[in-house]
This record gives sequence, C-alpha cells and structure tokens, in this order.
Amino acid sequence: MEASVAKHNNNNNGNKQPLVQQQQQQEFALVSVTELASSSSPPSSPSSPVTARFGADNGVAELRFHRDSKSTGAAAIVVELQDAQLIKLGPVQSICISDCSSSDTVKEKYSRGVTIQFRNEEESKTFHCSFQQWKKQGIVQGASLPNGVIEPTKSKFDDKIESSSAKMYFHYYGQLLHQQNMLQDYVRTGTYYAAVIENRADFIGRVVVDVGAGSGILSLFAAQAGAKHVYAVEASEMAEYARKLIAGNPSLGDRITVIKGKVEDVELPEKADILISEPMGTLLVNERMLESYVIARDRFLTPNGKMFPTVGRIHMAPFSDEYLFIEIANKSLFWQQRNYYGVDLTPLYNSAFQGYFTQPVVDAFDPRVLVAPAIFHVINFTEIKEEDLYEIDIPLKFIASVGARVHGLACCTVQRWLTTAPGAPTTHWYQLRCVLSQPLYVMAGQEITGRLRMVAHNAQSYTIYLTLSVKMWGPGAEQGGILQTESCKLDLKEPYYRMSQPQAYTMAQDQQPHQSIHSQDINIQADDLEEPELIQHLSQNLDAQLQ
Ligand SMILES: C[S@@+](CC[C@H](N)C(=O)[O-])C[C@H]1O[C@@H](n2cnc3c(N)ncnc32)[C@H](O)[C@@H]1O
Repeated sequence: MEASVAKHNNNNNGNKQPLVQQQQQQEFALVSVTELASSSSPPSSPSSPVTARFGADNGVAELRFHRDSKSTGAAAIVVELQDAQLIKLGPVQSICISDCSSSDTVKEKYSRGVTIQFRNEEESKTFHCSFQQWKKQGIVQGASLPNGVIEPTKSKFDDKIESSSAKMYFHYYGQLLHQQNMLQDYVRTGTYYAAVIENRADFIGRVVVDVGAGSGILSLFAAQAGAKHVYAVEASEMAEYARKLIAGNPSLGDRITVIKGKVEDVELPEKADILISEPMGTLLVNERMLESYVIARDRFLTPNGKMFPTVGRIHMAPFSDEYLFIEIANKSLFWQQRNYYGVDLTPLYNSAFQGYFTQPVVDAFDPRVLVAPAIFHVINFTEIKEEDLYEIDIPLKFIASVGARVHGLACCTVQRWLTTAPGAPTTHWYQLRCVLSQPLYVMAGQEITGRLRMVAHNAQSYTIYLTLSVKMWGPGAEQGGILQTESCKLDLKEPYYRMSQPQAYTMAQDQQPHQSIHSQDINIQADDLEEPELIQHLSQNLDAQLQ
C-alpha cells in the first residue's frame, strides 16, 4: 500500500493551493490517521479529516497530526522525524513508524505505528518527499529549512537514469504480459524455485527483501521456504498486481508486504537477512538493475546477510560466422543505389555500413562457431561497489583452436553455450555477439588478445568498446609484433534481435573441427542459487520488446 497527501497552507483551503511553507511549517490534509495498537490515543475516523504538520519548533524536526488544521493546541500524535520511517503500503496509504518511550519508564523504547490515508497518489508522493526532506534537514538541531516550495528530492536512481528511459522501463514491467513471459520461462523460474526450496535452511525464520519483485513470485517462493517476513519492493505498477496475487495466497501472503517504490528510495522497517532478486539483463549488465541490487544490499542487508544470487559471470569467446557477417554487411547495400528515384544514396553508404555494426547481435548460435575456449569475468554482488558497475573493463586473451576468420566476440551469461543437441530444454537461450566490421585472420594456436570495455549510460544500458588483436605468427613473432587490430563501438541498448532457431553450422573450409568445451547439452542444476550463471533469464527477450 502507499500514501498520498494534500499540500496546503494553514488556511486549510484544500489541495488546489500551492505548497507554501510558513514560518518553517508545512501542512498536509489527510483523509485519516490511525494509530496502530495504541491505548493512549484514540484512532481518528475517516469522517474527521486530519492535518499533518511538519515543523521544527524546538529545533527538532517533527511531524504532528492534528484533528483540525486550525488547531494550534496539543497535537494528537507527535512523531520525531529523526528516528521515524515512512513506508508506502499502497497508492494512498502509508505507515509511519517511530520510536517512543513507555510512559512508565523512559528506558524502555517501543515502536509506534501510524497508518496514514491520503486523498490521492499525487499528495502521497509529495508527502513522502517532504518527509525525507524534513527528516534530512531537521536532523541538525536548529537547522533552518529553505523557504518556499520543497522540491521532491531526486534519488540516486533519478540522478543517473534519464526519466524517459525509466518511464518506458517501468511501464514495460508494469504489464502482466511481460511478467508472464518471465514466469513462463520455466528454466528461469524453475531454477529460482528449486534454489530457494533447496536452500530453505537459509530462509526459515529470516527477513527477506525481494529486490524488484515484479509479480511477487520470488517473494512467494521465499515465504514457501519459511521466511519470517518478505518485503517485496517493486517500482512499477506491477506492485498492485503483486498485492493481488499475494492476497490470493493468504497462507503465504500474511508474511509478505509489497512496497511500491524504487529500492533506492523506499524505507523498510527492519534490516534483511536475505536479498533475493532477478536483476540480470542481456550481457548481465543491461538494464543497469545490478546497481539497484547492490544499492539494496547497502541499504537493507545485515552485515552477514546473504544475497541470492551472489555472483554473475560473463563468458566470452571469439567466433567465426561468415553468414552473420554477410547478413549485417548486406543490410547497408540499400545505400549503394545511385538512382533511387533520381537520388544518389551512396554518400550515406559508409555511415549505414558502420551503423549496422554498432548493433550487438542477440540470437542463439551453434557453439561450434567459437574459435577458442571461452574465458569468463565474474561480478561478485556481495562485494562490488555500485560505482564499479559504471565502467567494466575486461582484458581478453584467447588461444585459437582453429584457423579461421574471426568476426567478433561472443558473450553469454550462462555457464554453457546453447547446443542444438537433441533433448536440450526448449528454452530460448539468447547469446550476444559483437561483430567487427573487418574480420581478423587467425591460425590454430595463435594468441588473440584484446579488451571489452563497457561504459554505462543514462538510458539504462551500456556502450560497448571491443578491441581484438592477433599477434604475429611465424618468423618475427618473437618480437611480439601485432599484425592486426580491429575495434568496434556498440550500443547494448540497440541490439539486433536475430531471433530464430540456432543457426545451422557450416564448417568453413579453413576450419578444423575442435572439441569445444561448450558443446554440451544444457544441464541446469539449481542446487545452489549462488550460481546465477545457471539461471536462464528472460530479460534478454524482454529487452527486445522494450525497443
Ligand atoms: C527482471 S524483472 C524480475 C521480476 C521478478 N522478480 C521475477 O523474477 O519474476 C525485474 C523487476 O524489477 C523491477 N525493478 C527494476 N529496477 C527497480 C528498482 N530500482 N526498484 C524497484 N524495482 C525495480 C522491475 O520493474 C521489474 O518488475
């Protein structure tokens, strides 16, 4: 549930009037305020509107709830903001939790909860912003607040992500059909289910936060595994559906609280023993949700808490795929027309040619296109700093197993490459390939070096810089000379979705067959969720539809 507030001044003129702070006070009209389990203060009824007033009369930031905004007498409830937390329970409902001392002994502290009913969602949002602002600024004793309109505080998420990108992103995830896509990926969801249930010893009696809960499925799994309480944090409108789903499963739902908001912004009433999430995108990092996962770790997880998943891996190997290369190169042939309705298009040919090579290719390919054993890069979610995900630099070094024309770098976030072997699970297992506009020539045994650098951008994705070099072969190699180097720059946000069945493999004439370590059947094992590379996730597919 959430909250909302009417912002108005002391005249109690309703929500039409702009927010004005008068003498360091700010007022909101509420539908109702109900104190939880309190014997000291009778709950207000919806028929008697309540005014909430932020102020710092004694140099301490406070929130006072009055039955009548004109009232200047004793407030019904006074909350000191320093120790208070405000949690959204719904679009127009929030709960404010604060510490208070027992009347008998000041040594004993209790938590007090106040349920706040707002008039609409907009007012709820403004109230939340003001709450954070007053809390932040009021903590310093006697600190004065700036006069005028309080701007909503921009969160870490808003600071680094373009609002249009975020809007589209959460709109997408707010639709049931896209959550259904993820739920219908039985390899993905089944792996999570098995991992949670098989690790239920970790969940029993524990507090869990589901980071980006979507439909709430992982929260329900955690509750099934015996979690004491699960906070399902979801920023999109899907939070409402998650509430419905959870309410419809009451034996589990009474241990789950859905909190609508970004993990960067929401407050939780307690720390978590476990974080569970499915934050991986194409090439692991697309969508930049790993950063939110890491922020959630820093905000909510107890020092020895566990993260499910714990690590992610990007597997990489050079590949040779003549058909793919020709397919991409041919896309720009259109621009070679010299008489397109009397117009010469060729001045744009080179730009179009280069443009097509800036698109990473997402598809499923036969692992035999790989020309060297794969290497992998590990991202440990328990240790990595959020800022370290802004730029990821991976040195590359391979030994070619075959002589081939190298067309680029193939990447995959799962342990094993897709195989066309009969009996493999019928799941899409899309992989990503960065294709060079100029191939490199290698001989079996030759070293291929390079660098994969990924730089985050504010559209929730990354710019990819790939360089591959092939060292001199034969006489002169000892001098360490580099014969060929090719580079390319790609935008992970704009992939070429080449969705189809795995491409038929035709062995190039100069290629010798090699025993690829990857050409095994997919074998999903979920005995440990700390192996996220085993988790087949649909995000790759989702990205396609986000475009
Ligand atoms: C890949 S989906 C996973 C959904 C669900 N956990 C599952 O496994 O089916 C990621 C979800 O995280 C949500 N999300 C992404 N970034 C978020 C953030 N910063 N705060 C809260 N939710 C976020 C998205 O709206 C989306 O529903």
